[in-house]
Amino acid sequence: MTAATSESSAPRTLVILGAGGDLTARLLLPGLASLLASPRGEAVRLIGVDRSESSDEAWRKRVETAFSDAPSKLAETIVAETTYVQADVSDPASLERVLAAAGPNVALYFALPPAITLLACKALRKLELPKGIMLALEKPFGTDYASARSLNRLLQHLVPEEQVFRVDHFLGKSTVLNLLGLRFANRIFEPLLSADNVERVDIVFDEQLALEGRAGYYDRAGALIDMIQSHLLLVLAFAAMEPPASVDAEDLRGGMAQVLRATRPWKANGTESRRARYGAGTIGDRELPAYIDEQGVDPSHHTETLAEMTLAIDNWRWAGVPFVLRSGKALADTRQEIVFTFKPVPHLPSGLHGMKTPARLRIGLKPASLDLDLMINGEDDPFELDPVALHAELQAGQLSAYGEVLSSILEGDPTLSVRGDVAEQCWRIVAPVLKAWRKDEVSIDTYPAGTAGPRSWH
Ligand SMILES: O=P(O)(O)OC[C@H]1O[C@@H](O)[C@H](O)[C@@H](O)[C@@H]1O
Repeated sequence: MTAATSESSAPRTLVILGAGGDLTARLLLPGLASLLASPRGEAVRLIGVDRSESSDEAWRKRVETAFSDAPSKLAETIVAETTYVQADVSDPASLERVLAAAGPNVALYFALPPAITLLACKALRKLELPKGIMLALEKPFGTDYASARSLNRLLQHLVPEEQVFRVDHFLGKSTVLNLLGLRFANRIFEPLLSADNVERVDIVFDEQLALEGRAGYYDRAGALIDMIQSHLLLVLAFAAMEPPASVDAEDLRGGMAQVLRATRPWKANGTESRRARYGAGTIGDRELPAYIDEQGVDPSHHTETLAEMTLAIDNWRWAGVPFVLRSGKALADTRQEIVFTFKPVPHLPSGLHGMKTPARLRIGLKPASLDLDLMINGEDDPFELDPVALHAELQAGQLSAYGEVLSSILEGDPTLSVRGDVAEQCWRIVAPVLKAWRKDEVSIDTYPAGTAGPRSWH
């Protein structure tokens, strides 16, 4: 990847707005620690910003704790030097103080709820921003197509597109990035991945995790927005895009945008979709209450915890092939994979019998794995077919997904950032489904936590 030239050779200053929040402690700081401890780690300055009163000392302690799993010399330096600024990020004067403390070559990371991020961006419009400043925004990027568009317009007034980093940590997952190497560096798969040979594609992200105290956010988002609108559509883009000329920011993101522009719900009215919500149940030794009884949940929101939608891609390569995207919480198993299911052979020689399962290429997102499910001649009766799986366990990337994302932000390289038009396309694609669900045109099923989903779905 090519790094955009930074405006100064001084180390980048990473300013985390929302330093006291959960995201900072759980994902950003550990991600930064994993980057610093890796051979790709470079000196960086860190400033924590939040509205509550605190001290450099208390902030350093937080950073030190979050860094403890991946110690390094660089991490030690950051802990010793990092500072805390108390500021209301919706106030231009406060943000001006923050920028003055940061100096040149700064990346502002908005680890904030979307409404506050919007206020902070509006406040930034009133200021002269340092040249080359990177703005990193967490998902959800807007709340629908229209709000994503207006947020994009606001950002255009602040900095050029290549300095906006719309974070989707799935683009930092080594297993998602593996799709590029697998598809475009091996002649044996790519010619097969098209409507001529593929019957359907499934992108599944089932979790055992439940609400985990995130009602404030999740109860308004639900599984469709939380996972499909953001993460899984980007995975679809990598799985279905045309081979790009290069994997630089322009070509890769252009390829993603092109395939997403051709993507739509299988039925225009969004009813080729399913939704469900977990009831009380048990996962391992955890007893879970029904979703609607979880703390902070408002049953009148009708939030789904399991969502599935079928998509069509209107282009030469994929016309007529259903892409089924599904994600859910509190399920029996963690199943996270992309599955290409191949069509039957045009003619099975008579005398060969026992064809049970179609050929499948399965790419595991977690754990990282690769499987090719095939039928071959059996051991006992050589004319009786038996299923066989070629299985490879892959090395997970050295960096966590957040480490990868932070590395790109600090290098000023937007390749792994969701481009503005791509974020808008993702909202456009799910809009008919959201509308159908709001109008109750698709009923909401239930499943006991710890099961494989509603019985009627199997
Ligand atoms: O498995 P990972 O990398 O934590 O990603 C899944 C998570 O991604 C987050 O973006 C979602 O908000 C969570 O609900 C989900 O659990």
